[in-house]
Amino acid sequence: MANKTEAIDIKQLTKTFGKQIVLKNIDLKLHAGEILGLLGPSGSGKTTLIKSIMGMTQIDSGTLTVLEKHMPNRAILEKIGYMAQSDALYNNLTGKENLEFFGQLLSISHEQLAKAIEHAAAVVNLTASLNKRVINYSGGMKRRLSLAIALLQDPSLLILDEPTVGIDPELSQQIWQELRKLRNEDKSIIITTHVMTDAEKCDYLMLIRDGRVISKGTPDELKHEFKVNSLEEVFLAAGKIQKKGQLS
Ligand SMILES: Nc1ncnc2c1ncn2[C@@H]1O[C@H](COP(=O)(O)OP(=O)(O)OP(=O)(O)O)[C@@H](O)[C@H]1O
Repeated sequence: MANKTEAIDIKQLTKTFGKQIVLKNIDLKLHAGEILGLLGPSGSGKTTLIKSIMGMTQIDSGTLTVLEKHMPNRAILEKIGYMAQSDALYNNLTGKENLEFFGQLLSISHEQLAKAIEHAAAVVNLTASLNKRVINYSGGMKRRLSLAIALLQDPSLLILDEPTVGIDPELSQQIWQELRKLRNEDKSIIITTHVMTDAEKCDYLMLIRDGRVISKGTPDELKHEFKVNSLEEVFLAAGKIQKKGQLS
């Protein structure tokens, strides 16, 4: 692991909104070829952490590098595929037109884009619906189209904010197959999720609550640490520990 590119290196990151400390003293390292799952209840700071990583929000203190560069950095941003929690799609355009629109913002040729669109659409199983207008897509289809957009630029770092919401188990399996393939190509992936079956498939997990890291490790390490058999129990146990004030 030691010689692999550092996709993300965060030290003692703190972020506030007004008087509210939203992230406190976060340390995080992610290498090439690793999938990190970010777990935490609603409002714990996951999206803010992702926005910090992308340079979309300014941090108050600490250091943060992405692909070994300080953010914000436009060139690095092009190497990050981002799928937001809510779909930012043009409803009156077709799926293909959406892919073309977002693809044109990238520094790739017309031919490369056409190939990338074909590949990304196939990965998320949308090839047959590409010429339909997005307004006629189901919620799951919109999520899949958002994922296809995130895959377009062949990202070194892929950030997926709750990617499996509205996605059926079969497609979720296909998506995971693709994520594993990307990991084997040394891409790094961060996913935020409330779905424990997704968490189980990550290489590492980071649990956050109220902006603080409660625990980090592989799914098995966390189960061992909390002496439980499932990640659901880890999640619940971690919440209880903090409520009792056993963590500072
Ligand atoms: N732009 C903002 N201005 C002020 N407060 C904010 C802003 N963005 C987020 N917050 C606050 O920061 C905290 C963390 O929010 P964040 O969206 O990062 O949580 P989350 O873990 O992603 O939640 P969810 O799982 O519901 O998406 C919340 O208390 C939220 O109200």
